[in-house]
Amino acid sequence: MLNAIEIAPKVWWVGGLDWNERQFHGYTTERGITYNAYLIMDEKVTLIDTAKATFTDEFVQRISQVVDPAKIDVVVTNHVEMDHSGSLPKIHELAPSATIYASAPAGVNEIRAHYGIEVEGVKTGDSLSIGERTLHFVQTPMVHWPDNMVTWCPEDGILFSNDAFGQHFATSKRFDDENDLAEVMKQAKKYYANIVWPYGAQVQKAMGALAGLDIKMIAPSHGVIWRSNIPAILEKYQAWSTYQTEDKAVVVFDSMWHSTELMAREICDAFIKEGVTAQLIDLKHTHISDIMLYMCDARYVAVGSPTLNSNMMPTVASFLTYMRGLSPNNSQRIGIAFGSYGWAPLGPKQVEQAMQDAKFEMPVPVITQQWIPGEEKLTEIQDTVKKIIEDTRA
Ligand SMILES: Cc1cc2nc3c(=O)[nH]c(=O)nc-3n(C[C@H](O)[C@H](O)[C@H](O)COP(=O)(O)O)c2cc1C
Repeated sequence: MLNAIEIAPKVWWVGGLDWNERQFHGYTTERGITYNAYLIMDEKVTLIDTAKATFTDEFVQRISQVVDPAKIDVVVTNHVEMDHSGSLPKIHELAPSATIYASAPAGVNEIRAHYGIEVEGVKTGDSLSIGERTLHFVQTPMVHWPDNMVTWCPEDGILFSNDAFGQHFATSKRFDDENDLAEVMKQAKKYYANIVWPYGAQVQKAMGALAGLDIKMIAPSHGVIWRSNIPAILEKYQAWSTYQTEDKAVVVFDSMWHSTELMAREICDAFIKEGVTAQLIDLKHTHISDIMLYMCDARYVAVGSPTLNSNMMPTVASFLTYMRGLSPNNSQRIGIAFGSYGWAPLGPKQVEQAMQDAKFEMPVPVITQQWIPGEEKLTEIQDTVKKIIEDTRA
């Protein structure tokens, strides 16, 4: 029988640990995933969220360690995405008289569409007494689906935040201060960059709605629970959701015969020479979800591709498509497009077009080189990047 973990008096973590998951809808999860759910043992036995369907047995075992699942009175579904609601039908079967709550109307509609179950709708400002505690619901639409909401328990000072403030991180320790904080923060940033990034305005709105709460714990649906570093993660969400950038550059490329790579190395070196923190990324070796981690707060983004069959390379196209979905408006970032070609610079030009479509500020036209760049061209590239940095800083 798998253990539940008491995170506060009468509040239990009853989630699932997905130690070996390495891909989550195209996002690499090198530290695995947790599906957090919480059981509150009050007069009304209350479950906050459930788990992914494949973790139903694990999840029910952890609940059963605390209480017979048939005794659950209330289920709160903060978000219907199936990594949090996949076990809902099983809970509905085990506790058929439990009342299920979801945001109205989106959450109610999504549960009906996914599982054919009718549930009660709640809106911002609604609350529910479960005995000694009262749960308050705050809708946070599009952080990151239309149905998202968070549940606030003032008596314990716990914010059940669902995906907000989450990280993909399977660990035996449930709290931030029991883990390597740098790793927790890295995974929180990777999560934000790959899941939440497009919704800065909605995150800002949600943070406004939560301002003033005396939060002692943020219990997300993925990763560790925040209790010692709450101001730090709130500060990060503030910076990320307002698209603040740092004096950092990412230089992303693919290359068949190393010409575009030579250009990329020169661009990266020019940034380093000017004191800009730079990261050179070969798309053959780095997953696009990791690039988002580096790019999320980078002021400069350089992207290079050679021409392959009159196109940019598919790896570069894949990166640009993914990046544009997550970051459709990069007007606060400086973009540089570059690449080599044999007889027509279509690949580098497509990169330039894609970056313009993603609204990068592009201070120079695409940098192209027929076949292999020589010393003169590489010096020219250094000078161009130097000038861009000087102009940006001026
Ligand atoms: C399979 C293949 C297809 C290519 N197709 C084109 C093309 O359609 N147009 C073009 O101008 N160059 C084409 N080239 C030439 C490359 O763009 C050229 O060799 C370039 O310098 C390669 O840059 P890289 O060293 O960064 O890979 C092709 C090269 C290969 C190997």
